[in-house]
Amino acid sequence: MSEPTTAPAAEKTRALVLNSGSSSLKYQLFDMRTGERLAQGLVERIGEGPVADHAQALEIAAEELAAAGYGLDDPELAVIGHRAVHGGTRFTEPTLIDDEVVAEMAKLATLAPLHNPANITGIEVARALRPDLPQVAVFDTAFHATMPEAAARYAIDTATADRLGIRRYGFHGTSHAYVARATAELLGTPLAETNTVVLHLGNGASATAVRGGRSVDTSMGMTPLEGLAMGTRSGDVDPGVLLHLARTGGMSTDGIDELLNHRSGMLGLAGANDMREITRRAEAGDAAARLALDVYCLRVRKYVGAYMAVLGRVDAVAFTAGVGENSAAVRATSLAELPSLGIEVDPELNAVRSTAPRLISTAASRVKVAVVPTDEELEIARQAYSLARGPAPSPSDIR
Ligand SMILES: Nc1ncnc2c1ncn2[C@@H]1O[C@H](COP(=O)(O)OP(=O)(O)O)[C@@H](O)[C@H]1O
Ligand SMILES: CC(=O)OP(=O)(O)O
Ligand SMILES: [Mg+2]
Repeated sequence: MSEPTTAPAAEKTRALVLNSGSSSLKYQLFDMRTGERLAQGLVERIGEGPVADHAQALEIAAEELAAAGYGLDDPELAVIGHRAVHGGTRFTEPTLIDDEVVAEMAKLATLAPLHNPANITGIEVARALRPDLPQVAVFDTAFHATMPEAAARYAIDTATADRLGIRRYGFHGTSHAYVARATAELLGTPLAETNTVVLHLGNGASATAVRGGRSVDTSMGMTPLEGLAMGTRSGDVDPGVLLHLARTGGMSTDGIDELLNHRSGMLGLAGANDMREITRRAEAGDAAARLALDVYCLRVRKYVGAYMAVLGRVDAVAFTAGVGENSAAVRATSLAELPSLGIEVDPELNAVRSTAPRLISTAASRVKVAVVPTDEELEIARQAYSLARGPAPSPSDIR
């Protein structure tokens, strides 16, 4: 890697975002001044074949960026932003990364073993390649730091909980924050006066009650396992089930972890974790797929009802992420026949395929129902850039 040529700091306007998942690396490069998305890509199946680890994945990403005309040695690069999943109680704001921050994130890996180690590898490789650049971690948990203590506490012995860091942290916060703001823009109401139930339905899935732009409750807890039923994760189960699996099922701690995180959810119920396949099979009459879809949608519906009660007044329910943005069937089933709650989905609007934020409720629906594509990378770029370089353009300026 050649030495970056020196440009005056004030003129550097590019932000690179790295989202290192457990088995993938997503990257996007933005020009924060013009709002242009300059390059993006995805390196998948890390650890399974030709891509041995995250270090190699980042090399591939760097080659792809260079081929697109933007090397990692790009002198216009102002900042690298990293998605970081678990920030514990320590990291509640975008954070400039140094050795001490990385060490603290490594300690938090016990709370997010699927996610934090991958984040850290991405960070270390990027720091080795560009030690001259500010690098910023943007935490999934940060947005939920405003949750009232009653929402963050489990009703277990306080001393035990405090000793082991057992509390509800919540995840997907970058997405929930972005979508809550974009929903207020769509409604044309000030964020501070808008109450929204955000449903982030992707591989992982979570619901958040957002009051005036602040998270007041969320469905994921100490780890990204609580709450909604997901592709391979169970979401809520009676904790007694875990005891039964150990005592009567003879399962080890790792075995239970593997069952609940990797062999449950849609995969456990119907043998597939992709909602496209589940929906197709359910429509073709497959009973297991139908049941899986019903479990998924009933759980979403229960959280919507719960968060309407938490918020008192709700202006909008917003669907986002892979399933939420694309599955009309999940949206329709989850919110079917709720006129008593003031929710009425318009079947024709719901069927429209689009990548734009849009309303899918009837004109009479008291609570608006919206589909709002999320953009975690853009939100990370904005937060990283404003921490490193000052105010970034607003998201609606960036395409
Ligand atoms: N047209 C579609 N209909 C239903 N589900 C879809 C569709 N397109 C994508 N999905 C679902 O979206 C999921 C991925 O969501 P995404 O938000 O990209 O996840 P992540 O960012 O967590 O990897 C896939 O598992 C797939 O089930
Ligand atoms: C926190 C979490 O569940 O993230 P993902 O949906 O990317 O797995
Ligand atoms: Mg995601």
